[in-house]
Amino acid sequence: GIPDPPDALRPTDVPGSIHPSAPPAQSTADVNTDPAARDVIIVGAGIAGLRAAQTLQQHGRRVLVLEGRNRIGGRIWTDESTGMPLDLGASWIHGTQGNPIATIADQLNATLIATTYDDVQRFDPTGNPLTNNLNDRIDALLERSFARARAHAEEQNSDISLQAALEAVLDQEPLDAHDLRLLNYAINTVFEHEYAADSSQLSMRHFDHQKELNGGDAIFGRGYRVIIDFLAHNLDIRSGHIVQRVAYADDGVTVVTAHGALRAHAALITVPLGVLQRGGIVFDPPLPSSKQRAIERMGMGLLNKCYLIFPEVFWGNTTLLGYVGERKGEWAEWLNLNTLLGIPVLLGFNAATFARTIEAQSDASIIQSAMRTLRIIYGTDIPQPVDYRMTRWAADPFASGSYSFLATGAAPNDYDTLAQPVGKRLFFAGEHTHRDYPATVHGAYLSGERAANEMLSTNDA
Ligand SMILES: Cc1cc2nc3c(=O)[nH]c(=O)nc-3n(C[C@H](O)[C@H](O)[C@H](O)COP(=O)(O)OP(=O)(O)OC[C@H]3O[C@@H](n4cnc5c(N)ncnc54)[C@H](O)[C@@H]3O)c2cc1C
Repeated sequence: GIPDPPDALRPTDVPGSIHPSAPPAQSTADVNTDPAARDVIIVGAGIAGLRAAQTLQQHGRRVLVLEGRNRIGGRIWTDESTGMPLDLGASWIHGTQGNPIATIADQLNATLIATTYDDVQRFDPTGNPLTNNLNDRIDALLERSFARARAHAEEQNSDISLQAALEAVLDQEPLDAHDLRLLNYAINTVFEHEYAADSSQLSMRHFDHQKELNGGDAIFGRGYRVIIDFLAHNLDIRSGHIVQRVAYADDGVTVVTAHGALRAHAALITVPLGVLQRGGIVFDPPLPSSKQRAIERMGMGLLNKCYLIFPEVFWGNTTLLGYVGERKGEWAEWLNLNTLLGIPVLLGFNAATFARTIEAQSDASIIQSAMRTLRIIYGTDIPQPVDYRMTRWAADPFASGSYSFLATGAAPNDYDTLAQPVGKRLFFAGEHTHRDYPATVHGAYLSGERAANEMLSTNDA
């Protein structure tokens, strides 16, 4: 028999089950004669899985999507329980030009709000706004140190981390404590937040290899979930179905959940890299060692969000607030949702090690820590938040992190290895399988489309 999943693997985040679980499916019959058998079982109802399912269904394939959580969307998750659409996963369309997500948003008449990262006000450790000179100095320090670090890394025989390269450069040309703090702030907000990893983890050779779309970035006025709802329309999705095991052979696949085993011609695995890394699904036979090694080499980063909802707005109008504090990465970046959405909400971001440390604490102490920073900037008489929403993406067993990055020693080729089908029946998609646009919604979406086309071009699936 199949043992019950441990408690940690039970679905936890439950803002309403969108697609209630169907009755247990028992079929283990032959895939060719069993009328209940599907052409394709897709594991994961994130954007990659949903786009693949939609594409396959449009081509007449019988598709079943199995989702472990009691909600769909994966790392796209709009929480509306406060009455405001708060995106706990992805917020931005990164580059609206030629972006399939922007195309769907346009079709749906969804409100998009353009954002710019230049509109930022920064504060020093005592809460004073930085002068223009100091703001310029941050940019200059970053530009110079980064260019020299890159040059240094290129002279090495093997890959080193961004931090190791920076330290080598700073050894030759030391900065005083003040400049070092400015540089650390820039490294944190420019690189560590974007790649969700410490500079000591990022591959200096490759970490920023990905391509970027033009057209500027935008967020959704009513939340990212419009995209998910559109893609999920008319699909057969079973939520609360945690896939434990996938057996594959030349004649089909068997996908096992606590509800039973299901047969299909082929399976598409879209679970996050973090889930693959911790062996969240057992593959039978085990995945080829080339794929296993790529899974291990690649990094799974962490970016957490903390929404603080206030009774009134006590901050200014700039889109972003920066805190250039003494401790690198500590509540260094805030998004002003009053300016963007007209709601009295500040969104704090934390990445990598600081995010991991914070994640382990109670909600109350996380809020206390955030408020300490805001009080330094805005004074001790600012109001307490009336409500909040915060994420713990590392502890979430259906994500085990936020998104993939190229760790020291990994290379862009690893994305291709993760994308490769295994045999004729087992396929892979997800943000971590898109070489050009990893760690994004559009990359995940395009990876689902690619996997669906791979399946359609083999006669069996
Ligand atoms: C905090 C945060 C901020 C982000 N910001 C942005 C942004 O602004 N712009 C942007 O473009 N991207 C952003 N991203 C990245 C983007 O959200 C992801 O790249 C994208 O949503 C990934 O989609 P996916 O389908 O590959 O994976 P997922 O959405 O994670 O889908 C995988 C699905 O598999 C399910 N699953 C896992 N294990 C099992 C199992 N054993 N059985 C069954 N189902 C299982 C999961 O529950 C999930 O629904 C952000 C991500 C995070 C976490």
